[in-house]
This record gives sequence, C-alpha cells and structure tokens, in this order.
Amino acid sequence: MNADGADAAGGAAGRTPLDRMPEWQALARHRAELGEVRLRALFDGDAARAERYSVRVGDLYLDYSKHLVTDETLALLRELAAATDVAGLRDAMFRGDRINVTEGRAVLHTALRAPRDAVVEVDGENVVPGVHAVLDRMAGFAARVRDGDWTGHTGARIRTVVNIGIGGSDLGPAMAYEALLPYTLRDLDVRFVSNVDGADLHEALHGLDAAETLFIVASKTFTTIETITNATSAKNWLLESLGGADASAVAKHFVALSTNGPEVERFGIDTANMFEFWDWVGGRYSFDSAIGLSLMIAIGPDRFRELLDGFRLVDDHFRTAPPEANAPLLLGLLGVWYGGFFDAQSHAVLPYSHYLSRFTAYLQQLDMESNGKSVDREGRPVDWDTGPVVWGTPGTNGQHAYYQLLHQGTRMIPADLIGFARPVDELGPELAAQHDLLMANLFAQGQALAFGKTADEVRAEGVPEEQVPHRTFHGDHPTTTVLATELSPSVLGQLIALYEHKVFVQGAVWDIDSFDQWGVELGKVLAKRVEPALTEGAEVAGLDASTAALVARYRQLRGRTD
Ligand SMILES: O=P(O)(O)OC[C@H]1O[C@H](O)[C@H](O)[C@@H](O)[C@@H]1O
Repeated sequence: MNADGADAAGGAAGRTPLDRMPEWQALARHRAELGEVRLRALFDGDAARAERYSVRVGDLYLDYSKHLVTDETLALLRELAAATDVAGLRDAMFRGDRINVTEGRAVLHTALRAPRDAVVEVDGENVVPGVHAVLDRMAGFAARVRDGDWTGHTGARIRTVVNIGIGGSDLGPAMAYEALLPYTLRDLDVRFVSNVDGADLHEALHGLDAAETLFIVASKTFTTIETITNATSAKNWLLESLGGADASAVAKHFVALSTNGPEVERFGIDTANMFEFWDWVGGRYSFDSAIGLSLMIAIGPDRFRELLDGFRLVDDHFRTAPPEANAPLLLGLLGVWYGGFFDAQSHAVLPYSHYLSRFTAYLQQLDMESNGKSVDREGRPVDWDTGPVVWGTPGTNGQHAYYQLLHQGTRMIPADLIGFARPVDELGPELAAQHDLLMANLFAQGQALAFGKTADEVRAEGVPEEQVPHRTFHGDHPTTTVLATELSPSVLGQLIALYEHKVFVQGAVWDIDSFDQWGVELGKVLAKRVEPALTEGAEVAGLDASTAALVARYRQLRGRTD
C-alpha cells in the first residue's frame, strides 16, 4: 500500500495468472486458427494495409504492417491490454504510485522531463521543482565548462570530460554522446569508462593532460565497486599527474552524479559539486536525470532540453493516445504476441545509422534488466515467457554478418529497422549522397524479410533445381520500420521514450516488476567473496569444485601458488 492507501501494484495484486485469462486464451485460439501466416496473402488481401498499420508520433513514423497480425489479432491484443490493466498501471506510474513493488519505490523517470509547472507528487511532495533546480544547476555548470569559465586546479581550461560509471550510469550518456556527435563541441572530448578492467581507464586516460581533465563520477548508489574502484584510480592519477597536488585539487576536477550524498562526501568529492537525483529514478531510466551531465556538457543545455522535450512528447502520446494508435502499446503488444504464441526468444534492433552504434547496447539494459524476470509481482513463478534477448548492431554491417540467419535460419526473430529520412548536415554533399544507399538497404531488408523469394521465383531465374531450396527465402519475418525525420536530440528522446514505454507495456502484461534488478546481486556478492581467494589464496567457504579449480589454476598462472 502506498501513502494514499492505494494498492501498491497499481491494482494488480492477486491478478489472475496471464495464461488463465480468457483474453490470453482467446489469443491462443486465434493463433491456432491463423495457422501459417503469410504476409504476401495479408498484403494481397488488403490494399490499405500499409496505411492502416502505421502510426505517427512526433517525428517518428512507425510501419507495423509487416507483422504477422490481422485486425482480429490486434483487437485481441488490445483486449489483453485492457484485461491486464496496462492503462491503470501506466497512470499509476505517471501519478507517482510505488509501482516498483519489491523496492517500494515510485517509478518517475517521466517526471524528469515534466514541464516546470507540472505537479507530480511522491508522498505528498511535488518533485518537479527539484527536477528543474538540478537541471538549472547542471545547465549552469555545463555552460561554464563549455565556455572555459570552469577551470582546473592550475587554471587551465577543461578539454576532456571523463564519465566514470557503469550500467545505467554509463550506457545512456555514452550512447547519446555518440548519437549526437554532430551536435557536440568538437574540441571538447568526452570519454566513458565503465569496465573494472584497468584497461578501460588506462585507454581513456591515454594522452590526457590532468590539468585539463574533468572527471564525472556517475553512480546512483555511489557504492558500485567498478565505479568506485575506477574513480579512486582516476583520483590517484590526477593527484600524481598534477605533481603531487593536495586533495583540494579534487574539487576542481571531480564532480559526482548520485542519490547518495554521504557516500559522495566519503569519497572526497565536495557535495557542492554533486548533482543529485532520486530513488524514484531507476538506473536504466536515469539518463535524462543528472546522469546526463556529460551529454549536456557535450551538446549544451539547450540541446539537452530539446532531448527532454522529445521524451515528453512520447510520454504525452503514451498517456493520451487511444489504444489503436498508441505506439508504445502497439510495439509492446506485438512483442507479447511473438513471445507468447510464436516462441520468439529474441528481438533484434537494427539501426540504419552509424551514430546509433550503441543504441542496442543501451536497450539491452533497458529491456533485459527490466523484463528479465520469472516471477510475477506477487512472487509466483510465471508460466509464460517474459523479456526477450535483445540484440543487434547497425545496418548495413549486420547484413554482411548475421542477417543470413534472419533470412534463412530456423528461428523467429522479430526486428526493428530504424532509419532517418535526412542525413546529418555536417556530412557534406558527397557523403550525404550515400544516405540513399543506406536507406535503400533498410527498405530492401524489410521487404526481403517479409516477402522472401519463392521457389518458383528462384526457378524462373534459371537456377538449377538442386540449388532452389538453398536460394529460396521463406519470408514472413516480422519487422517494425521506424522512419524518423533526422537524428536530432528531440528525435533521440522520442526514440528512447518509445522503447521505455514499450518495455513498460510488456512488463504490465506479463505482471512482472520491471523496475527492480535483483538478478544482478548474486554475482556481485560472489565476486566479493572470490576476490580474496585470487589475491591472498584465502579459503572460500562453500566454493564449488569447478570454481575452486579455476581459482587454483588462475593463481598458478599468476605465479601465486605457495
Ligand atoms: O549507478 P549505480 O548505482 O553505480 O549502478 C550502476 C548499475 O549497476 C547495478 O548493478 C544495476 O544492475 C544497474 O541497474 C545500475 O545501473
């Protein structure tokens, strides 16, 4: 129960298991009746299919006509959404109810992009003024760094920003920095360090002048061992490189992004140099909070606000668009359809943009950490598949690597093809001309995946009979095409919010807590336990035989055996 006495799960407590709901069973029957779904037939039978099965949201145009669905499928999926009260849980999220049931927290990343005059309350307190106060402080700081007004210990201008963080404190800004490179100050380099492998920091520091380097230590909890270890090494490097400067130098070269003031202070960063956020922002939903500071420095406060506007546009759409035209709802339900009734195990995200090379990695955390769950919100094991494996890299590179399996393999892999109408301005005429070829590839792949090439078509080309099966493309591989205007800050915000809410919809239907991440804890605990065995040869109680042998072998290879 939350402060209002409302049901903490947004009305979902005691829900009938999904597979026992009549709406789920109706879908199962419908799937059986459909049998083999042929996209050629669906398109032949409906001249308006492409038009009818498309939706516009802001600068995004989504074509979902190449999915294995009929009007009846979509109607039944919407009935499932109604029966599972997706809209009720959505409203509970936007309202600030504690829908993260296992952590007893509100889920309010949407408040991070709410307008100044909005009111979003957690425990009776409006959180929006705090959000804007931090955004304003970030903007002031970012402007000072960009203008050269914020200087290091020696008075030198900052030339490189190094963001140290991992998971949600890395992936968002790292992905967005790359996505928005054309909008960045090109003479201010931003680097990202996440891995506890010392090589990551080593490479990031390569060639840097400490006097001109600003470290941003990004950690919601400020206890994440990878981040604290890297930040400590970075601090030592800085002090040493500045010729044994005293700790006061840290204040000019380190800022923190966190919810945990005491730990920030303990690390040695002045809390005056801390940009805060709140426990109602999940790590993987945090990149439009203070965690975006490195990005804001790179693209500037105005562009960052455009990014937030993009997020908000899709938030508003998700809250208000009718189910038939609600893009995140549709995408979420399509995934439910394939996971539940086609045994799809994975979902490919294939951006046709070099700038989106880290987009899928970002989505992997967003989707897989949110929906990689196997018990429902009440802790009962689920009998249905939940989140898919999300994977993919930019086209056209993937075409020359793994698309073979997409086209002719045995697995069902729904995919998103993401492209942009306009190349970025700075490419210049010759490179911009390549954009048509890039996009031709996107459209061709969607076409080939959907409609394939029949054996008769192959024969008609004079292919010898024994080769016909090898050269036949079955087709009916479902894709959503997302065609956006251009990769601007706003459009990036729109795209991310689209996926955030898609993931939300799926979690709501599957009745899982999409906002906790207990599955990452065990490995962390075990790593802490195993480390002394590696370093000191300490006895680790209860170590299994396989791990014990690996530890012994490791020590031997490191020359540490007694
Ligand atoms: O921001 P931090 O507290 O350092 O957490 C960084 C990351 O590590 C954790 O283990 C979680 O799995 C992630 O959700 C989180 O984003």
